[in-house]
Order: sequence, then structure tokens, then C-alpha cells
Amino acid sequence: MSLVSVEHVSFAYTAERPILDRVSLAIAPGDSVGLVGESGSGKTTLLRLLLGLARPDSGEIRFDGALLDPGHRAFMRHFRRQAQVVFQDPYSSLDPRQKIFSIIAEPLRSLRIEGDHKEMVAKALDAVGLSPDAADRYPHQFSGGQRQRIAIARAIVPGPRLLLADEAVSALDLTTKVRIVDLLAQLSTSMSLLFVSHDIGVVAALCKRIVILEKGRIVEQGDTAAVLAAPQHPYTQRLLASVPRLSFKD
Ligand SMILES: Nc1ncnc2c1ncn2[C@@H]1O[C@H](COP(=O)(O)OP(=O)(O)OP(=O)(O)O)[C@@H](O)[C@H]1O
Repeated sequence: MSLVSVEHVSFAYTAERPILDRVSLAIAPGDSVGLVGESGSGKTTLLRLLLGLARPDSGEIRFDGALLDPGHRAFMRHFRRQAQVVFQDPYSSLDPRQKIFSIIAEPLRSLRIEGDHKEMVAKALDAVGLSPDAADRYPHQFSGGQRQRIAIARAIVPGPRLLLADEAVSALDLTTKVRIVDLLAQLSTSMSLLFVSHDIGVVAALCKRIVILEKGRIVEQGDTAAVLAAPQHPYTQRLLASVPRLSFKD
């Protein structure tokens, strides 16, 4: 069974303009899926629906077989522990007044997860390649790449089964980007990953499957290497033509 299934989902912010049009995709346990499309294609909107921050106008989203219903409080509490998100900007996503321990432990507090928070935070820091003493410092004492590691640690600390990443490496310089992609690749062996990006090259390096979104419609999806080796849709061909060199995930 799929961990996430999106079936014929449509959504509009205003009546005049549909943003998502009958979108269907599935994420299996252990899958890494790249959602690619140009700016304005609806990637973040789909992510918002997947997080239960908005409700589809039609169609449905299921998590582990159960309907994702933003109005169902008990379900949403369970769901929030299972699905965590990392955003693009490692500067604005961390509260500058809080120490790293408090930032990473936040989901443990808000989700009322019991246990030794110190130990859980230390494990999360270790998983993202930061030393335990990072816990006592403040965000301004870290580089952009390190801040993104902290944001990832905060996302994985409750032990999610699904990690959603929205342009999570787009703001980073090339070397840092490669390191964070490596970290996400490593994490994707123990959880499902939905990686939203306009950068098809990064998706090729990280994701087993790729979904191409154009103006709110999925125009192509499948095994990343297969889709990128022989793109069927002109939009995918155009996106690919703008990337000079790709290395495929095997
Ligand atoms: N709150 C909103 N109210 C009205 N329109 C919105 C809202 N949020 C997004 N939109 C519109 O929906 C469309 C899709 O936006 P979305 O952010 O989902 O695209 P995207 O593919 O994530 O783009 P980007 O890569 O630039 O972030 C855009 O045309 C945007 O202007």
C-alpha cells in the first residue's frame, strides 16, 4: 500500500484560476519522489495540501490508507508526527532567539512526544552530522548549510515516515548543496521523501522517481533515470534542455 496517495486532486485559490488540475501520484514507503516544475506550476500548493494546510476542492489525499482530513484533530496530531517538512530558507526558518536545542525539540513539545528530549535531540544532531555541543548555541553562530542541517534535524526528531522538502537546497551554494543532497539521500533510506524543486539536476541525483508538473497538471511521471533518458512530454524535454549535465541515481 502507498504511504501517500493523491487521487484526482484539484485546487484553486480563486474561482477564476485553477492551480492544481486532477493531480494523481503515489509515494510508497521508502520511495524518494522529486516533484519538478517551473515557478508557479503549483508545487508549493500541492505540498500545502499534502501537509493538510489546505483542503482539495475535489479528489482526495490519503496517508497510510486514511483520508487526510485537516478538520479531524486526532488524525492530524497522529499525521503531524509522521510527516515533517523542511523549507527553503535556512535563515528565516529558525527562530534567532532560541538555542538550537529548543528549536530542534519544538516538534517534541508541540506533538507532546514523551521521552528523553535531550537524547532525542542529540540523536537528531548526530544524524545530520552536527556535534552535540551545537545544542547550546544560537542560529546566528551557524552557516547556511549548518542551519539547513538544523532544520532537517528538527524535521526528523519526531521520527517521521515522510519528509517533505520544499526547495530545501535552492538557497545554498553549490558545495553546500551537494552535501545537503547527500544527507537527504542518506536519510531517504529510512523514510519516504518528497523533494520539491525546480532543479531537475538535483532531483536526478537524489530521487528514484520523478513527477513533472506543468501549470498544475502532471505531464509525466515515472522512474527518474527512465524519464530523463527518454522524456516523452515537450515540457520535460524543455526542462531537461536547460540542464547542461546530469548524473542519474542508480
Ligand atoms: N495564497 C494564494 N492566493 C492566491 N494565489 C496563490 C496563493 N499562493 C499561490 N498562489 C498562486 O498559485 C500559483 C502556484 O503557486 P505555487 O507557489 O504553488 O507554485 P510553485 O510551483 O511552488 O512556484 P515557486 O517555485 O515559485 O515557489 C501561482 O500562480 C501563485 O501566484
